[in-house]
Amino acid sequence: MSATPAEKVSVKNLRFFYGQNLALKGINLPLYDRKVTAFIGPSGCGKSTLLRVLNRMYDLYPKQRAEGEVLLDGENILGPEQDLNLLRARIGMVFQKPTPFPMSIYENIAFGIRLYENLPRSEMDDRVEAALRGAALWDEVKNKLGASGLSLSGGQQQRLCIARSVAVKPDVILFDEPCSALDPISTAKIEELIDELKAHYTIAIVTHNMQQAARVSDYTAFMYLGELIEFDETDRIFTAPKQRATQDYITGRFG
Ligand SMILES: Nc1ncnc2c1ncn2[C@@H]1O[C@H](COP(=O)(O)OP(=O)(O)OP(=O)(O)O)[C@@H](O)[C@H]1O
Repeated sequence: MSATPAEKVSVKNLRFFYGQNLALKGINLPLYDRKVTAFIGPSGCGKSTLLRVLNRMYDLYPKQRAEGEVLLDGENILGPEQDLNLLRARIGMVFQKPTPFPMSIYENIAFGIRLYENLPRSEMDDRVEAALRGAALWDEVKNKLGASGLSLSGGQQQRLCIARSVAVKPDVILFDEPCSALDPISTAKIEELIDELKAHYTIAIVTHNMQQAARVSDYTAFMYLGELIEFDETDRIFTAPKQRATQDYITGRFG
């Protein structure tokens, strides 16, 4: 077995509340640097909640709160002094349904960059191209950058959203069931892309699809009823899980 990589993100004793409802019951978990970690588990186990804590999406909702720590390069991002705009540039999120802005393909990318940087046009052009190349979309859109992002196919729209994340040079990209609205060919493209992206970024992906978790991830976290039941290298989770519940879930006996 190779040496354990560095921890880019460390989740420590994380508890999460929706009002009185405790949805995460003390989670401890690493996201290893430039590796893909899959979160799996039956509906309602807390996968999406955990992902949403990692870039503080819950801050939009007054009754939701987190306790514990999420360290990004050793610094707790749950602290009140954390700048949320900066955090969301460092930890990007790609949602289940592609969510391009109702503007041109070019502007979809440039818009996010302008929030953080003031670039001359030629540099902006380069950044937009690099982001689209990084999301394996450049060749399909290079001759229609002025067309609406909404005119693309679902799979292309999802890659546009990935390009939008990549454009602001994040450290971590979170994927919340990124392929569930896509056909098999688009799904294969996104999976391939995730494999390429991990050369540069630390990645977490929530998926209901066991084959997808097995294909794309290096590590897998199995969650159940708000608890982390098992975390290990993906190969081990799928061939020799330590917990009975993990075994039952991956073999389709529940969930
Ligand atoms: N906005 C909310 N208000 C109150 N409770 C919520 C809210 N969102 C989620 N929960 C509860 O938190 C728990 C975890 O939900 P979460 O959506 O994180 O699960 P999940 O594993 O992502 O499920 P799924 O696979 O169905 O998306 C569930 O018990 C759910 O009912």
